Amino acid sequence: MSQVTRIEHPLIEHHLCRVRDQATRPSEFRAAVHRLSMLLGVYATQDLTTEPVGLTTPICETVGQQLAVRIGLVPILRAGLGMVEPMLQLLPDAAVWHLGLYRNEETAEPVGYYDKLPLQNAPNVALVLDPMLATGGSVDLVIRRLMQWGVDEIRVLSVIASQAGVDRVGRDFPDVKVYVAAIDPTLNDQSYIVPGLGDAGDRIFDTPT
Ligand SMILES: O=P(O)(O)OC[C@H]1O[C@H](OP(=O)(O)OP(=O)(O)O)[C@H](O)[C@@H]1O
Ligand SMILES: O=c1cc[nH]c(=O)[nH]1
Ligand SMILES: [Mg+2]
Repeated sequence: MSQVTRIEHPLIEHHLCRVRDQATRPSEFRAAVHRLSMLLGVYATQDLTTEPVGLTTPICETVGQQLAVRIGLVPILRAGLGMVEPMLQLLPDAAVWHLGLYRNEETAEPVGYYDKLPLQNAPNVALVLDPMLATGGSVDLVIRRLMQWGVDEIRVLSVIASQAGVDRVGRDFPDVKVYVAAIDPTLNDQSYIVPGLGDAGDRIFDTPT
């Protein structure tokens, strides 16, 4: 069964306007991606496992709940880097494991160029970060790599996904939870999301091509 959640929230709708608008400058674009990532992050972590921990406040002893899982953030280079800092604000003790992929411009197939995952040490929960989920090819490759590594649970956070992309991930990885701010209807001839926001990596890093 597909586990795709489109988060509905007025702040998400508001900040989506900023990232979609072609007039938005890179600094504003980065800030909007930051805010959207935090909003997605809150939802994508709402059922993480916690355990009781004893505490002493200035008044008395009490018991709180702390995270009981090792979390790894997995940004897909480059664009996923724009989501790391906001997620670290929510999860300051998370490890960050980078994976580098780019899409071949002719085929739209992902090409791997950076992978330094160790043989062991896989986190319990991996949060895959990439603002765009278009054909789903890049996320597909990353999910397979994380499964091979031995990650127990994989969640994907994207700002904008295409319908075809979320359908693909839901079909091929029914155990993977996907959290998105928007699901757009189509892809164009170059496999860009429509209406989308253009090339997220180029807009974050101000590298128009
Ligand atoms: O779902 P898919 O069809 O695989 O497309 C999505 C991928 O394409 C973009 O990366 P891009 O290749 O532009 O690399 P970049 O982050 O370096 O710009 C985006 O950030 C995703 O990683
Ligand atoms: O629409 C798209 C598709 C892939 N990558 C992007 O950055 N945008
Ligand atoms: Mg790009």
